[in-house]
Amino acid sequence: MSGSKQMVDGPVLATEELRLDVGAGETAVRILDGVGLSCAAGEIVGLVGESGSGKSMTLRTAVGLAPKGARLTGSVRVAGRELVGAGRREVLRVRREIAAMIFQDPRAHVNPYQRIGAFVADGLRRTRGWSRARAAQQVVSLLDEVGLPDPETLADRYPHELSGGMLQRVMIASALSTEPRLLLADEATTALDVTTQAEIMGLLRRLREERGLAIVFVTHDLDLAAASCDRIHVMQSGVVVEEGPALEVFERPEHPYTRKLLDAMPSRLDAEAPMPIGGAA
Ligand SMILES: Nc1ncnc2c1ncn2[C@@H]1O[C@H](COP(=O)(O)OP(=O)(O)OP(=O)(O)O)[C@@H](O)[C@H]1O
Repeated sequence: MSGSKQMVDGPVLATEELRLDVGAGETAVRILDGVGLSCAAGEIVGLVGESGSGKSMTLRTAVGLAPKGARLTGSVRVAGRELVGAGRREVLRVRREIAAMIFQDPRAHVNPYQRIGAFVADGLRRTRGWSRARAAQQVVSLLDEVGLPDPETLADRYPHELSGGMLQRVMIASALSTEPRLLLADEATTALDVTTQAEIMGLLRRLREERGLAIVFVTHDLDLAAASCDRIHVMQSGVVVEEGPALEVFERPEHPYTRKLLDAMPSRLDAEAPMPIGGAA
């Protein structure tokens, strides 16, 4: 990790009383209604809640990607820098130096005609002004770091030649190219099969360990969040209604909404189903 970045005490991401409104007059809608969330270096924080509860919008707001014309109040601090009310230059600096984001569908974020190596090199060339040759070397090291086999050959391939899991690793390599301290993962494993999902989670856990990354992980999958996250924030209608260590929240949920979400988990429903005759002991 680069030693040149100013380290700050406290969480890498902290939002307080974050409110976000879109539209005007009678069509005005409050999307975030006082979100309080934090994520420290070396921590994986899960953000769970039903569809439309504001999980993605919270992440997007943390990198200055709120919808155009949206009104934002409260506080979003990334590595100590306040983004609410910040100018474009400050927001771009945060995106270039501190925070990176990965998404559910990597194919929607690559150029199908650009080789993998050139795609990952883009960040390095743009943010550091590195030469093509120097960036290419670093790309191989990044592809290797995210567990892709034969990175030199892989750098010459096109996106359609890679599986979804491999492409998500490429996206992570690209996100790491600017040496971020905060990684925002929006449903980054949702489109993958269970085995690949577990492998990507294993990679994220290793990266938070080795790089001290702060990771906020948005997911619908409560089992995955319980197994992989240190802390959980539960969102409902633009508000974080419950927050705590993952196992505690899952074993002793306090908020009725969390209990409702947990009761609807397929794994819990299965647990209550009668055991078939001759089933596992
Ligand atoms: N660009 C936008 N302009 C206006 N409203 C938006 C915009 N994007 C999202 N919304 C609304 O904001 C609310 C929160 O959306 P958000 O995508 O953050 O939810 P989510 O919890 O991530 O849901 P999902 O799990 O389905 O992605 C939703 O009601 C959505 O319709």
